[in-house]
Amino acid sequence: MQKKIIEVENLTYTYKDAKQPALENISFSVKENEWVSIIGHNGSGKSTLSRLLNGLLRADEEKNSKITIDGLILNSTNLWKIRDMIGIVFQNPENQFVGTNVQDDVAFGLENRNISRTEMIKRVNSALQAVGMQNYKNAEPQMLSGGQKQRVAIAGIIAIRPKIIILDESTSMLDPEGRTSILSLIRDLQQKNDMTVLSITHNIQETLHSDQILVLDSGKKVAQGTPQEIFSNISMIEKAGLGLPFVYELKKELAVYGIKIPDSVSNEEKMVEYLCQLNSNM
Ligand SMILES: Nc1ncnc2c1ncn2[C@@H]1O[C@H](COP(=O)(O)OP(=O)(O)OP(=O)(O)O)[C@@H](O)[C@H]1O
Repeated sequence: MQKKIIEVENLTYTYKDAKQPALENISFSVKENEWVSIIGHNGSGKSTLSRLLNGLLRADEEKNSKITIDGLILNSTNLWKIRDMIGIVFQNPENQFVGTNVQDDVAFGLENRNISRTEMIKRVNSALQAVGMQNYKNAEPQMLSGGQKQRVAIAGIIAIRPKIIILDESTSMLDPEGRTSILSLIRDLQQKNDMTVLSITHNIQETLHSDQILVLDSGKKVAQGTPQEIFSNISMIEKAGLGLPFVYELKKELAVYGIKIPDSVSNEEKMVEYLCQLNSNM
């Protein structure tokens, strides 16, 4: 059985002077090596959750909130051990640069980690290669486009090889081709390195490849399940102010005409296969 790498119990967080908690009584767990997407409308609490998970924010004390990462309870004693296990890529790459050139920037996270110089160079080069930025090693970060900066930020995280990677809207700056290539790269790393991925995204289509989806609505968890379980619950999705992936939208429209597509048709490839089969049986 896969072990649980993230366990969140009764998580509640209220910003200073706020009337309402940004997150209220959230509980969920994530198994090692899973890809979990977190979706919810603007202000539903997604980024607050990612900041709580690596201790950038501290949960409300009186609510018995508890976060356990790889068996360690998140508290002041374990904070740095836990931070070492989690790499976060934020939405805005501008806030993530520390080096004066691209390779120094990618190497930054490896410093103070007891990694030899040779290993460091190897990791920086392979991370830059992985994100397609190997030709920009000596470039100044501020000379890069938004999408290129985001690739460098991702390379910095990949080089550390964290157990958990949190993508906080981190592909939203990229063009569709760049987004697909970065996501497939991270998926590849997830599968090869036993990495666990938490992906906060507004791109509903992208979540179809997740193992699990967590839906937040106004600071509360309203659902957690496989993409099929989540997107078959149309009223929950609509209530949470979210859209459906193309294939589920199509199923919903066809249902209006009495055409029922089986639950097993859960992505576009399966829809094409199903329609071809239907056509050949006619
Ligand atoms: N620094 C802050 N101080 C006070 N309130 C905040 C702060 N940051 C966020 N909030 C509030 O907390 C709630 C959750 O915000 P959060 O940024 O976690 O939402 P989100 O789901 O990530 O939104 P988005 O999709 O727009 O990025 C919102 O009501 C927001 O206004």
